[in-house]
Amino acid sequence: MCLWMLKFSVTQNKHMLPIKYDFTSPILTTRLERPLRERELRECNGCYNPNEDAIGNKESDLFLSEGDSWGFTSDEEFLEVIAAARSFSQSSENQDGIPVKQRLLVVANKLPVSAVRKGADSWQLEMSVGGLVTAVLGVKGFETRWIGWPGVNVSDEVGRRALTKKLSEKRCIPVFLNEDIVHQYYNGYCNNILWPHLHYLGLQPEDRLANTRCFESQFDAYIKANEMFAAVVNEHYGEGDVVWCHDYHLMFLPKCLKMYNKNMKVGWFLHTPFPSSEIYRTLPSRSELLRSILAADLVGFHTYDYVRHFVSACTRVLGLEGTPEGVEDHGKFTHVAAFPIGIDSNRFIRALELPQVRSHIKELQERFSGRKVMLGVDRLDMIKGIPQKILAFEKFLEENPDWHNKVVLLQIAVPTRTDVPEYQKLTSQVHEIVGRINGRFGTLTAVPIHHLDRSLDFHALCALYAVTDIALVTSLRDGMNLVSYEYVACQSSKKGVLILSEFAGAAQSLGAGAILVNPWNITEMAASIAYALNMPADEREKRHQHNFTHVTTHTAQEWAETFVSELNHTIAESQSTTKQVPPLFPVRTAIENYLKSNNRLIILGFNATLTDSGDYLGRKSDQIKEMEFRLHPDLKQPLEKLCNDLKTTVMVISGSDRSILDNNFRRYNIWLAAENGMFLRCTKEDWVTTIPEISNMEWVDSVKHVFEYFTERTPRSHFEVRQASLVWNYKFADIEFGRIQARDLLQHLWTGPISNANVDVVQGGRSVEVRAAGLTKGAAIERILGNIVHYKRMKTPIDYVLCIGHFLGKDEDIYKFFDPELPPEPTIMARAEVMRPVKVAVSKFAASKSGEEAYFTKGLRPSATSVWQPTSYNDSSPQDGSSVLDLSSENYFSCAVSRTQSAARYRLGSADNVVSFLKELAWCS
Ligand SMILES: O=P(O)(O)OC[C@H]1O[C@H](O[C@H]2O[C@H](CO)[C@@H](O)[C@H](O)[C@H]2O)[C@H](O)[C@@H](O)[C@@H]1O
Ligand SMILES: O=c1ccn([C@@H]2O[C@H](COP(=O)(O)OP(=O)(O)O)[C@@H](O)[C@H]2O)c(=O)[nH]1
Repeated sequence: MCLWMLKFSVTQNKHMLPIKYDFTSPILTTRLERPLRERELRECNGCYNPNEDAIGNKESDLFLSEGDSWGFTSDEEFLEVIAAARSFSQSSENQDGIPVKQRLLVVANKLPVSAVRKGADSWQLEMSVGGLVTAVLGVKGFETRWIGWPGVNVSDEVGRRALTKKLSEKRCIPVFLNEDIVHQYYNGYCNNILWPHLHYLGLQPEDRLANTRCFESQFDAYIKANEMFAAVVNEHYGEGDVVWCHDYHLMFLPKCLKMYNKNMKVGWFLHTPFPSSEIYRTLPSRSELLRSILAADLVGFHTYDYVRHFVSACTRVLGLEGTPEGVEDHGKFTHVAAFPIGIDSNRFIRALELPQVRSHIKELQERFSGRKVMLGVDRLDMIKGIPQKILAFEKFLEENPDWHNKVVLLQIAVPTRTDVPEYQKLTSQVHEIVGRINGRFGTLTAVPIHHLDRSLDFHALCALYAVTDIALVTSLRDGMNLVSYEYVACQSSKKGVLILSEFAGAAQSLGAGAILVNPWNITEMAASIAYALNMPADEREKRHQHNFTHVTTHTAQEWAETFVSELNHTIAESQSTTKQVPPLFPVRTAIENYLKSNNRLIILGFNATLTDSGDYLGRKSDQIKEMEFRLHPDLKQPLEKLCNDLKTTVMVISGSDRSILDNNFRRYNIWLAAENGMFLRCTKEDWVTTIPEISNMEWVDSVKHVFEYFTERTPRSHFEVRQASLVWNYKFADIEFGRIQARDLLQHLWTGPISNANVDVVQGGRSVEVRAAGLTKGAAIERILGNIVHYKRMKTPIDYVLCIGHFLGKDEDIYKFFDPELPPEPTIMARAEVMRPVKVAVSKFAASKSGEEAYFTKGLRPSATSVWQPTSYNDSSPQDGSSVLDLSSENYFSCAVSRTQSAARYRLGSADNVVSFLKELAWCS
């Protein structure tokens, strides 16, 4: 079962089971239980009731300050908005016991106002139109500030100061962008590249001479603008605040914010669709943007499809591990989930009772009496499918002459992004089609299409929603589409029909009550219009009721509440899990203690520890992958220095075979342990076997057959046959297909060739390895150590051990082997009983601090068996009676690279960090 299916079935089961809540438990066990509990609590407290009438808490109303009616034309409407919003307060108390609300910094490209300059230091503010604005108007229960671009270029200081002051009255904080940035960032990268791309309209070829299509300079402006937003957020951020970034304009913001303060609580929500990874991956800046979004703590989308696409893009483009809950990137987990937006439904329902709306309704009823009215309300944007809608209406008229003069289409087309040439072209195209159809089907007294290139005020819009018989939403792609929700909210008496594009996010929630259409299929849309016009009243009633229930119970307030509460919870959760994550490697202490010690052992992994990340082209390419790992070029000198230090023994232990280690390390005076320690050499000597007793390798051929079978069927996969192991590797294959194949391969192995064989199967990030049983780095290390001590004729005990690697879980027993604070490791002892005295000695020794006595009486002692016998070094001086480890806890440094779940004491983020550390260590010594 794939992960997605798993999530789905779990969720379904949860729904089916009666859930009992423990109201005293601070963190509930599942992501489903918590929101349910919160909803239940709200209902218990009487503060969650979509139809409630009471007046809300004025303080909680975003952007409403004293005596301000916010562009609402009456006091009633002003009160409407206040009343509509109920606060689910997240308040805590200050020292005086006065409740303090959590501050919410909403960051969006545009402030919810447009500023009009009235004089050198005087400004007038007007409400903006748009889905995001409408929804965030519903955010209550927080001390909210909105940070964004005021929509005008203000180049003088006087003007900026005056506008900042004016905006502060509305709890808005401006980000001033200059004209050139706005052109390149907003018109260019946001609206000419990202917007069409996210809506599946594809990328136009780059034209470096036309500045509307020059990806690189526009992307630079995009980054610059995001950095400017980040600077303003940072300036206003206070500890405990929640920062909620919105939309495709600010994809780079989470990363910038975390660079200011890694503890900032950052959520990012996308209002548009997130396209399939096959589309997304054509975007030139695909990786940078994904990585930046992943810097957020919580990432939200309108629908589960968009979540799936995003996680899949992270997997396919960045090669990261995706789960149903989110994405892991180098140990950092980002939660990803669907949060479908809603509307403030009460605001619309109540508006219908207002006198001015009633008068609009009356006027419209008289104007269109005797005719059915269909309504379209869209920004004049190519994603809204306005030409398709009009052409479908034309086809309907063509096919249904009986309806001529009996039906009219009112299309409100709100001008938007008028500086972008594509939008200008669309306006002319729509006018041309409307003109043609009206010419074709109109009469001297009536036309079938009323097309308005303008926006309407709230009252006029509500009236239109209420009187029309059908709403036509034909978006080619649309994040959600709030117009469809608003229409449903206003249709209580008329029970009009909603024709809704299956490509709008709203189709996921209103799909059952609406008539879903494919806007590219004009014939189907024309038939749907006919069906809707002729729909019997009982069917209309049922469909409407279905949608009305959804719209009134999934409100904007609840959307915002859920997102912010999930963000708070995600952070609390990650704080509780970070405790289990090893702390960062203490570079300073490791170096200081190294310098103070007399006989040091440095054990290093190879792959993903000392290797080059292969980032040759930097931002210019995320494609070039190493065919074979190679030592990071920056390590050459430091490694040489460390290896030549008489007080230091350096060893590289790896799963790789001997030739790879030889190729990379033959020039150093170093110890190499290939195939997880099965083979050992000092570069001055030959390879020797440390575990000669592995003899039964009968399983190899059958495992090889399985690997061959899967290699043939998994393009770009390969396998390696080593002395005591076989590894099937799919790091170059399609990541998702590779994972599916790996699961299948494992099943084949378990049920077939290795079911009775004495082997271990080890699953790597992009590999499956079958090894002779018990062959781990931890199991090999004691013999290796014996060989080294013997060969070097060590007289001074090892008093410092540094063990750094990106090891598989099974191989992490090597960290435990040395750890003076850990009890004996049963698996290691089980592997080779001869090691028992060693482990006991080491762990006993841990109880004491270093010292001569401890060294001779409690240290590591050679046992009487083969472990201690050098396998090839012809040296007869035994170490009997002497110990080789004098390791105090503070001189032991085990460190996992790019892993957060590890048995190591510490962690480092990447091979690059290891390289920097080793450079510094070599330099200091
Ligand atoms: O301000 P504009 O550039 O004219 O654009 C207005 C908004 O359009 C987009 O809205 C999206 O958000 C809606 C609410 O979530 C959703 O229903 C709709 O499907 C989306 O298209 C845009 O994402 C916003 O940033 C703009 O402000
Ligand atoms: O003349 C108009 C037309 C539309 N709207 C509002 O614009 C928003 C459009 O949101 P939607 O999600 O449908 O699409 P978007 O424009 O955000 O892509 C809705 O809240 C409408 O009420 C408006 O206030 N006046």
